[in-house]
Amino acid sequence: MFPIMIDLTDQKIVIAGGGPIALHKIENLLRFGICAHIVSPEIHPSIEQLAANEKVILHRKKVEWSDLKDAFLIMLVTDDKEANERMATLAKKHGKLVVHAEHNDLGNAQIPAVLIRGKLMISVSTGGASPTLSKNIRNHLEDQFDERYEEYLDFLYETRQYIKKHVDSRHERRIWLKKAADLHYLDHPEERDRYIAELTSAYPDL
Ligand SMILES: C[C@@]1(CC(=O)O)c2cc3[nH]c(cc4nc(cc5[nH]c(cc(n2)[C@H]1CCC(=O)O)[C@@](C)(CC(=O)O)[C@@H]5CCC(=O)O)C(CC(=O)O)=C4CCC(=O)O)c(CCC(=O)O)c3CC(=O)O
Ligand SMILES: NC(=O)C1=CN([C@@H]2O[C@H](COP(=O)(O)OP(=O)(O)OC[C@H]3O[C@@H](n4cnc5c(N)ncnc54)[C@H](O)[C@@H]3O)[C@@H](O)[C@H]2O)C=CC1
Repeated sequence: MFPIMIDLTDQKIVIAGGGPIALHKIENLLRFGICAHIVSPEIHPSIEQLAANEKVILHRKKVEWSDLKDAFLIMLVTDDKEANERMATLAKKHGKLVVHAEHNDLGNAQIPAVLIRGKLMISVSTGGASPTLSKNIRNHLEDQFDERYEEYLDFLYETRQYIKKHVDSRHERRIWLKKAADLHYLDHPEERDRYIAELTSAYPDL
């Protein structure tokens, strides 16, 4: 398994199945502002509610290849083993990303447990060995990587943009970028201000 971050903006995401597990996957996608297509004859009441609020698009039918052929990412969460397996085989053959919720080796992608602090994202995966352990490790990391990281990451992002724009020497850029990553800036916003003052005086924004 290769870890990668993917921008799903404007990509078609299809979930086959409309039960509690589909609901969980939908809620996770919604955290990232992603509206998925749901293909399923029966639909969980909470998914109906989300559809009424235009958070998902419903297709009340059994899944067929035509529902998936233009999707970028497919999640197979029906309780129909045969359909899950057939769609997974076709989807992989066509080079799609496929999460098979029951037998992960029939798919080629898995969803990790995630901790989000602004621009910081920590993903935990056990490669299907124990999703509960992934969740527990993520919960354990919540205290260490607390809300302080949100502002700190904004500082890192903004200074990085400034440095890339104004510091031409690669060597100098590295010095500034590495310095900003020093964790003492996490707890000392006044030190961040000093860093910005030094940076902008060494490299004024003309
Ligand atoms: C392979 C994978 C494919 C995929 O991506 O779906 C998969 C597969 C399966 N999950 C099952 C069960 C459970 N899954 C959870 C929870 C989560 N499952 C997630 C991911 C993954 N689950 C992928 C591997 C990720 C990894 O290994 O790290 C998380 C991390 C992310 C997310 O889905 O959002 C999310 C927590 C997120 C959070 O809390 O933030 C819980 C716990 C709970 O719900 O409290 C249970 C019950 C207890 C247990 O089994 O541990 C079963 C058994 C079904 C059965 O009973 O037969 C299968 C099938 C199999 O065994 O392969
Ligand atoms: N990855 C994960 O985190 C987990 C995965 N699972 C697996 O996820 C699957 C679904 O679990 P639940 O939502 O609890 O099941 P469920 O039985 O409550 O719901 C199944 C849904 O699939 C739909 N469906 C059935 N045949 C279909 C078809 N041919 N085409 C489209 N939709 C179809 C049904 O209408 C229903 O909405 C199970 O196979 C289970 O083993 C279970 C727990 C966790």
